[in-house]
Amino acid sequence: MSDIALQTHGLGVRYGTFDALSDVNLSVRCNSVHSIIGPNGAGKTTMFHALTGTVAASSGRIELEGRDVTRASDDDRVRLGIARSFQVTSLFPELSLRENLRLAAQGRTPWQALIPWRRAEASKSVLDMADAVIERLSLGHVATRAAGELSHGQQRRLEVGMAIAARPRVILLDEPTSGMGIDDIEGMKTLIRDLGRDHTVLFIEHNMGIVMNISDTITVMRLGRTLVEGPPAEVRDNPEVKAAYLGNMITGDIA
Ligand SMILES: Nc1ncnc2c1ncn2[C@@H]1O[C@H](COP(=O)(O)OP(=O)(O)OP(=O)(O)O)[C@@H](O)[C@H]1O
Repeated sequence: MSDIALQTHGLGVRYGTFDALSDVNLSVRCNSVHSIIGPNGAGKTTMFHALTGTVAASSGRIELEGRDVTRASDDDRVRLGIARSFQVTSLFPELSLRENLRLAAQGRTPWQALIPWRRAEASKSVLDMADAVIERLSLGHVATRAAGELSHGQQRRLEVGMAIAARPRVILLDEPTSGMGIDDIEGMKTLIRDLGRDHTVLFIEHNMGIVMNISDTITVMRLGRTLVEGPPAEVRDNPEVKAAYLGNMITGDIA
């Protein structure tokens, strides 16, 4: 069996007459941490939109574990296992952290998602899943606290947890450390790196320290195209990548 979780072949997205993505070939290995970087306007967000079905591909193909999902709806892609992290704004602020995770875990089966308020009858597997994610997030000490009362950093971790709880095949994280203080960044970095041991994570990130430190593979985009895809050391030393950043140093320690 192939070890590729998510792949695009010649993927293109057009906005009117503008090619936001052209001929993108992306290959995300199972159980790896894969980052997408590139200057502003490179097409990173458009790539996420295309992978999740928020925008339609104008050309090319998207495959999830070898299955063509190019024309699948965004809902179907979630069902098939492409999870994009929830935003803080989509957490249920009055419910506890644990209840939020329980709802996310239930969402996996449509009939369960239709009756999310069956608190007393929540199945053991759903509760077990919520507890396993809480442990993973190292948020056991605030598990019963309302999501709206958590710190910003804790809420951002919960967003990632909501994605994990649905047992996805691939987790997409859009700038998971944006707006975070230095302590929270460290925690998020550890969380993503550890997730890569048994999950497939694709994330967009501007913080080069994190990208270089925890990525197994980096895809560099520029002007809607893939410039380079490879391990951190190879990417950092690539002259085209340096040029794409117009002299801005690509720094960061490589693990
Ligand atoms: N809905 C849209 N209609 C027209 N052009 C768009 C639309 N959305 C994005 N674009 C353009 O597509 C290009 C790629 O944008 P995108 O947001 O994917 O880049 P990005 O790499 O995520 O940038 P950033 O790092 O600034 O978030 C940009 O030139 C942008 O102006």
